[in-house]
Amino acid sequence: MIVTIDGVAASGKSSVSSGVARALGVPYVSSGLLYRAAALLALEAGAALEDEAAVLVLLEGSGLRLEPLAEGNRVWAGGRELTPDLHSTRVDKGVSAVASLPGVRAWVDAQLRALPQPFVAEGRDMGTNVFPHAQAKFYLTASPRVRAERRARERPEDIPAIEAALTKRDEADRRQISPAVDALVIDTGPLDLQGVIEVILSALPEHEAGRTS
Ligand SMILES: Nc1ncnc2c1ncn2[C@@H]1O[C@H](COP(=O)(O)OP(=O)(O)OP(=O)(O)O)[C@@H](O)[C@H]1O
Ligand SMILES: Nc1ccn([C@H]2C[C@H](O)[C@@H](COP(=O)(O)O)O2)c(=O)n1
Repeated sequence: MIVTIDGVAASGKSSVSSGVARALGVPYVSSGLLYRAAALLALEAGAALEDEAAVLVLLEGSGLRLEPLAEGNRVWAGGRELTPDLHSTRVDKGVSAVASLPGVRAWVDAQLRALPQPFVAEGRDMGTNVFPHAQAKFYLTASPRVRAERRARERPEDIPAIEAALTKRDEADRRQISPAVDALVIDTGPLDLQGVIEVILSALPEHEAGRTS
């Protein structure tokens, strides 16, 4: 069983996926963390973010691994945990460039498809490209202002600066961002986190919602 939850930046994908995954008793898989890890490795190595060959060498040589858990995903490069460094402003700024490289996308997709099912997968193209045969698909949206207000609770920048950065990243990610035709689109603006989780759980096919493994 695979449930996909795609959406724009900071729309609540990981928080909602974690809640849905815990309710179903399965892990969730954050594809964005692998793109973030690729960007971090490139930044740390001083590689150009557009240099596909250099980024792929770093990915192949780093022992990069996603640990998908229902409570939160962790990313490892060999024995070093990258997770705490993946949501910095510099990674936010660089990640779209790395994620636009076809070879990097193919590398990430292969990692995701090799993971043991069942799980909830979140990102941009989980329902369209990576898991087109998923049993249930969702797509989260909210206005840039709402997303910036939420993000401002966890970042030092002010709301207008966060909103501008989110809008820029939406624009850069647009090629990857579009709802699957069979996804339920949810505007999370008027809903709290638990409200979004409940909309998704109530929309799952009866036999999926009742599954715990
Ligand atoms: N419906 C909601 N109501 C209120 N706050 C929310 C809601 N959904 C998410 N949040 C909060 O918004 C922030 C961003 O959520 P989250 O990190 O889950 O988004 P994301 O889509 O995974 O982000 P990113 O694209 O940057 O990885 C978090 O602080 C989260 O708690
Ligand atoms: N399936 C995916 C997941 C993520 N990306 C890119 C686009 C984002 O800017 C970046 C970070 O993702 P986030 O943590 O915001 O979910 O990675 C993508 O292209 N495809």
